[in-house]
Amino acid sequence: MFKVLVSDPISDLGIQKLVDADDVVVEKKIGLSEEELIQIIPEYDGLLVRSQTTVTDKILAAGERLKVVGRAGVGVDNINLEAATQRGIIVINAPDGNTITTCEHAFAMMMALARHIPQAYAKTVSGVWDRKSFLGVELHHKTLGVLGMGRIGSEVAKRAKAFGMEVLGFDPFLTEERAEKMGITLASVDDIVRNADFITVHTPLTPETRGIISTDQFAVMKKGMRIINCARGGVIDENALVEAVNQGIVAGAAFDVFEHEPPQPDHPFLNNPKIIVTPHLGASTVEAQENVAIDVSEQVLHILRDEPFKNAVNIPPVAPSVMSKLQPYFVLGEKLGTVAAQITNAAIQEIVVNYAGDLSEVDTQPLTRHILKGVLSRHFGSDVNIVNSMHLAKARQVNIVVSKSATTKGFTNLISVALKLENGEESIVGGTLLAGYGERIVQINKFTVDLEPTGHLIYISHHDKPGIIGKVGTLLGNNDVNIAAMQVGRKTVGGEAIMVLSVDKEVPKKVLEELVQLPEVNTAQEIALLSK
Ligand SMILES: NC(=O)c1ccc[n+]([C@@H]2O[C@H](COP(=O)([O-])OP(=O)(O)OC[C@H]3O[C@@H](n4cnc5c(N)ncnc54)[C@H](O)[C@@H]3O)[C@@H](O)[C@H]2O)c1
Ligand SMILES: O=C(O)CC[C@@H](O)C(=O)O
Repeated sequence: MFKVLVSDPISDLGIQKLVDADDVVVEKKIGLSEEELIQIIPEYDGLLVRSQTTVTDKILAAGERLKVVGRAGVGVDNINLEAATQRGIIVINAPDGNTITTCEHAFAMMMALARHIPQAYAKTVSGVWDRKSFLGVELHHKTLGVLGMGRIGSEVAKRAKAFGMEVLGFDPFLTEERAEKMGITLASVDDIVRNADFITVHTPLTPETRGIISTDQFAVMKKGMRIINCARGGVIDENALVEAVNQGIVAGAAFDVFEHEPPQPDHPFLNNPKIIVTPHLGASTVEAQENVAIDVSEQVLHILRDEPFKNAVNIPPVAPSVMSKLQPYFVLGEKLGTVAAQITNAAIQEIVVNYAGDLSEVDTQPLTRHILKGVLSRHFGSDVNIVNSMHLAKARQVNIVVSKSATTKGFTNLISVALKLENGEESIVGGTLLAGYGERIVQINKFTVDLEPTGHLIYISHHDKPGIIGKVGTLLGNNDVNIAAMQVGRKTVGGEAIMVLSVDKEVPKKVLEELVQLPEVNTAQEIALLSK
């Protein structure tokens, strides 16, 4: 049974699927401190948050069973992603569910600014009928600058067009062609700050976007412009904004987000009549909260059940068409990695993966993560997974080289995993998926084999001498170990050789020790394959 903790207010309707699942227990505990979370997190396999819970390294470290942190929303800046990745915890978000809602909030803020709605409301309900102080401006024929033309920015631009605004857009990924299709003008940040009557920002907060609008930008803006931030506090520098408002450059500003949330009571935005604020309400509609909770719950369920999932933010995304091509190779890839790691005891300096045939044409990164997981599982056990396998390898200065080639030695697909070892040797395992027959290991070091990687394997390196196969068989038989299949590989008659035996049960250590006592045998070891 999996246990999932919901630590922020998340739509009940949205998490219904998780609640209804027979194999999941969902517990809601809202408003816990970091200390309280650290105390209880060891019981849980999944954690669901919005933006209130700060998921720190300490919380993640205490989450011994934690497989996934789900963020019901877009921004994951409240989750220590680096720490989650190191610990092999998948972080997912719900990137699409609150796009329209947040766009509508930004638009509502722009209209409220243009017509002084919050200020006029406050005065009217205080009993003052003041029709002179609130002369507004139309949006029609005004220029709107949109910084960040992703999901939300693009929706804002669409609505602005419908209001008869001219839209200037900037985004590192916005092309001339896409801008033209949307009926907007591709502009630089400088064009936008110099020419816009309204500016709205829709970027994440990154080192590059922090303060993208600051003193220098306000200095060249049109006098009387208006500005909106419904993205992240810090994208527009707060102090520079207050200064620009006081200088009369900015006629009005609307902020849904703050550098520190909630802001202190003496925050300069809170007593400035030209700055209107909301308490991070961008995504707060019934629809958006349901959407994001549904999305994130579905993915959490997939992750807990070891099923394919999407929207992971600490694993690169893969197109479904690519994923369906790679999926059948995941288990084989892990097995090749684990076998390669177990047939040597020397330290690994480099992992070289070669994909040939069908696999040379696709983005094989997800498969490489599985192979690395297999290699590292010998030493990291269940602490390694596909989220952290690459990170763990790199953190240990293990170089990873991936190559692709057309030569397949007659197979339609071929994966070769070569571990370059500290002692100058290599440990190489090659495998393929045979249509209709399944997984096969076809190469171990310099030997060609044909081995189905299932059950328990014994790997023996020995000298090719008459009678050795019989001796090994007898020794195993005497110890009640039944041989299901056997493969022998040698390069020259009487030279170095290997024997790989598939046996029906785990081999006691003492039997392996007895095998090494045979004069022809150099090494004998059991190879643990994956349970799947
Ligand atoms: N106020 C809220 O409640 C609320 C709700 C949802 C999203 N958000 C925030 O809104 C922001 C946008 O969300 P989204 O769903 O549109 O994300 P998105 O990823 O679809 O779009 C963000 C865009 O910003 C662009 N960008 C990155 N660096 C840039 C730069 N230096 N200059 C210009 N553009 C740059 C990216 O290329 C991307 O296209 C995020 O920060 C998100 O956290 C806030
Ligand atoms: O959970 C919220 O309400 C905030 C959501 C928003 O900031 C986001 O990034 O999705």
